[in-house]
Amino acid sequence: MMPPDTTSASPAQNQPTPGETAPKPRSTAATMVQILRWARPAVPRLILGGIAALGASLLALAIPQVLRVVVNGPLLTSESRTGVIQAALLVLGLGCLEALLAWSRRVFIATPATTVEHDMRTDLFDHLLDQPSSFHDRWAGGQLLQRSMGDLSSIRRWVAFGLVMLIVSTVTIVVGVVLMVTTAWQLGLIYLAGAIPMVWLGFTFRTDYARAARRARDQAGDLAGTVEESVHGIRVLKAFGRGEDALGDFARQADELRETEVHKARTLARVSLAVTAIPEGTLALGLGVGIWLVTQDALSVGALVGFMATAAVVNRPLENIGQLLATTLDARAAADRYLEVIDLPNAVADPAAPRPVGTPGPAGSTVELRDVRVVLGHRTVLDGVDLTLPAGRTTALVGLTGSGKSTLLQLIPRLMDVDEGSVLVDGVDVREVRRGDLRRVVSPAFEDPVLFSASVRENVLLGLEAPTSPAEEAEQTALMQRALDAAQAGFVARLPQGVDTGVGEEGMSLSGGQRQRLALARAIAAKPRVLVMDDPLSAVDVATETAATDALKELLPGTTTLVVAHRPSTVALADQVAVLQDGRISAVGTHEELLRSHAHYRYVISDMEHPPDAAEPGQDAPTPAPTPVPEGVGR
Ligand SMILES: Nc1ncnc2c1ncn2[C@@H]1O[C@H](COP(=O)(O)OP(=O)(O)OP(=O)(O)O)[C@@H](O)[C@H]1O
Repeated sequence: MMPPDTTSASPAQNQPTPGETAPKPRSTAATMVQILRWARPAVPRLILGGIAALGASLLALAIPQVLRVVVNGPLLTSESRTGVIQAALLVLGLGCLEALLAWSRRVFIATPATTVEHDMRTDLFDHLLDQPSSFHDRWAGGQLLQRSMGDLSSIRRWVAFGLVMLIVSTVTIVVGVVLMVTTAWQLGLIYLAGAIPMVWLGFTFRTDYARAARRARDQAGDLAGTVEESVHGIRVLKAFGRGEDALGDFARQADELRETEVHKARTLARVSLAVTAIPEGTLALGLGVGIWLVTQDALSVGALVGFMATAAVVNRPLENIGQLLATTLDARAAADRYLEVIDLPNAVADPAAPRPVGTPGPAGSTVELRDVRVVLGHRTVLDGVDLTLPAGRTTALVGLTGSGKSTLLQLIPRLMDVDEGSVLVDGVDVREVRRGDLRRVVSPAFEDPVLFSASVRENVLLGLEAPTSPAEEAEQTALMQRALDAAQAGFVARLPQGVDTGVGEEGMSLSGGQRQRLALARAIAAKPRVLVMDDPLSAVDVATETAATDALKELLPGTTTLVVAHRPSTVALADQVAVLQDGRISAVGTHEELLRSHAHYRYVISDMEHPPDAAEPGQDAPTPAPTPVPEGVGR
């Protein structure tokens, strides 16, 4: 029924990055077979549903045969009234059975279709959670949202209706046409002649509709992205009076989607017109020829009636075939988009044979970055970084904006991987341990704090397993309180329900500084051996930052800390400072040592105190000769 094709348009955005392979174009059948991976548990019910639907269609085809026998027998010969009544009762029985089977089809198929949708959605979400941050940098949120919602609904509709009905319709048409040919071969051939233009139309329809279906889904994803971005940035849009522009952009995108949908509807209308008009036309011709054949005694009246009644049954699935093809092509576009995401291998996966995390020394955990190289896009951001974070000490990382500090920080909890070199925690490469094990050891806190629409308690205790006993719960409550105190989050006590107060979506009911303190408390509550912080207290005053750092040392003695510093006060709190310059660590020492000996460091510090309009690495900054690293630290 479906001509083979290879229409698999790649989305305009979210192209694979270097090192990632582009998805291979697949035929519609091959794509849909991939989807059956999730339908396996549902196969028995799908088969039962298919049998019920097929039974209903074949019963519908049997009724004209009864008519043929009745007309040729009791009706024309007036042999017996009982024969007619029996035939009428048979037709009634067949009709009721057909209705019962149609009902069973829906009952059998409804559950598996929703199960397939549920499993595919859960698997996709799991896959998205598992992906590294580079994946989420690349994929637009709206596209992922659309793939996990609208696209999956389309696949469900296909599994629930399209798949079974396409098979049943095809079988009904084939069986019906065979019956028509055997009932009256001359009329059957006339009917079959109409199939030639229909196959050609089906072919052009498939190509045209498949492209439009893919375009519509991509445009719907872009539209979802625009809504998401605008709602997220609503304050900025309002503050800068850009609401009208945002509306204009949205209306333009919505209009493009509407045009694509109209194009789809017109394409479908054309094919629907053809699949209705051509069989009706051939039937009209067949009726004329049939009556002439009856008058010539070349055909019985019963055969003519049977032929026309069978044709009426066959015409029904034939008229629906356009809609079924459209449902299949819509689902195929949705399935392609789903598979593009779910089949992407995770570049930061767990090793096949994981090692246990390393054993910390008496002073705590040691972290080493050895000859680390990281390429982002086409830029080598880190190029030969060597840095040691001494056990139980705090290292501040400084560098100009865009020098790669956040990138370096993400390597330690393995939110991204090195392209070359290695990162070791207590002598073990982070790529050799399970990510879950590593992240129980390394805890991050970021400048842009991410909170979830849950209570303060749930946000702070996010890194801990749910308590299994009242004693454990009490222990976690005490730990949360200490973490909140250390993060200087005293404001929580003044919230309406204290730690049980909801923080709103993304913590938006709190101020920036309050959100940062909760995010820091969350990192502390995880009691990590290694704490990596990307300027986590940039939104609080210097006194609070000092109090938080002191409390941190007291609460987590022996924790090895790396903190990206954007202001001199943070640097002053560190045991040692590492300078990131031109993709590598150019010096490690104390704040005073570096101030004395390192011109670039002096420049970075003055840049922190008096930020220039724009300072890109290697442009405005002086590039002094590399300063020797004090012995015993770093490198
Ligand atoms: N996903 C990405 N794809 C391509 N380039 C990226 C990506 N993420 C970051 N970069 C680039 O990598 C460089 C380093 O970024 P990074 O965020 O690590 O700098 P940073 O030192 O932390 O900057 P800042 O001090 O402003 O926070 C920047 O030039 C940035 O534009």
